[in-house]
Amino acid sequence: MGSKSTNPLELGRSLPVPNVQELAQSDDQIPERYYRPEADVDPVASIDEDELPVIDLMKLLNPELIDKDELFRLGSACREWGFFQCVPFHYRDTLDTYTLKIGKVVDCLYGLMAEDLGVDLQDMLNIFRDQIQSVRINYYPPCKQANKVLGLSPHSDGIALTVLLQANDVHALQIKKNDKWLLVKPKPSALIINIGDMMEIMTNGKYKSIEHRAIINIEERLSIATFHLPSIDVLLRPFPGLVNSNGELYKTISAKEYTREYFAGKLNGKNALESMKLRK
Ligand SMILES: O=C(O)CCC(=O)C(=O)O
Ligand SMILES: [Fe+2]
Repeated sequence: MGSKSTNPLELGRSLPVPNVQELAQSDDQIPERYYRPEADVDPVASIDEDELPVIDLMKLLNPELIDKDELFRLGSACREWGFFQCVPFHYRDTLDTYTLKIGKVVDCLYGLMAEDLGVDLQDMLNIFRDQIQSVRINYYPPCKQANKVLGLSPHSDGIALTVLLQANDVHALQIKKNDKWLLVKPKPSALIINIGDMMEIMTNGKYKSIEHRAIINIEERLSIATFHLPSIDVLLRPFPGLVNSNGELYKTISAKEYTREYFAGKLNGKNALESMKLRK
């Protein structure tokens, strides 16, 4: 199972915006679109380095020696948090080598998830055989009025699995858990992995695609998000065995159509995924 670096850009992409480095340097008014009046109202709790589940990949890489406790922790992280940290990881590569390695980590995670879910490994591998990988480098400029502006609007990721690397030590990622915003402070050597909408659909809601956002700081911040999704013609529907008496929870839709729908709307919470729900 390999990762293709085809970017399905023809289906949609993030909004182009004016150069934020220039904006941050000028003393001009902050443009309207970046204001986030809710910022001062939303309470945000800060969680410790270890509170966001930490998964030790070393304990899971050898298929013959999988640590069952660690696999269980991975499964509960996907069900209860939709976000977790993977250690150890050391970032010293070029972008090409990095994305190649990340593709391998992700392939390995699919296998582990199949085991956790009780899904046939071959079914999982077939879905991701020609998977697409795309990369977004997020630059958040330093801002003197950091608490008044928006970094990245609340959203869930419209793909299957995201791997996020914080390239510097500024904390700004917030995730929504039980209706509360939590500020994530990853371990220095960790990758952050999160479940995306497509995985939520394919697991019939067992794994959760969690709403998250990024705030702005007085210091600049850089993050690298690597997104993974099945090839665009794959139909997104629950794996056999994951549909219980409640039936299928989401419409069946191709990865292509879902990507189109996702980018057609404004980045707004879990809107795109909500519109796929068969019962509201
Ligand atoms: O910069 C971050 O921490 C979040 C990035 C993100 O959520 C995304 O690129 O989808
Ligand atoms: Fe995201």
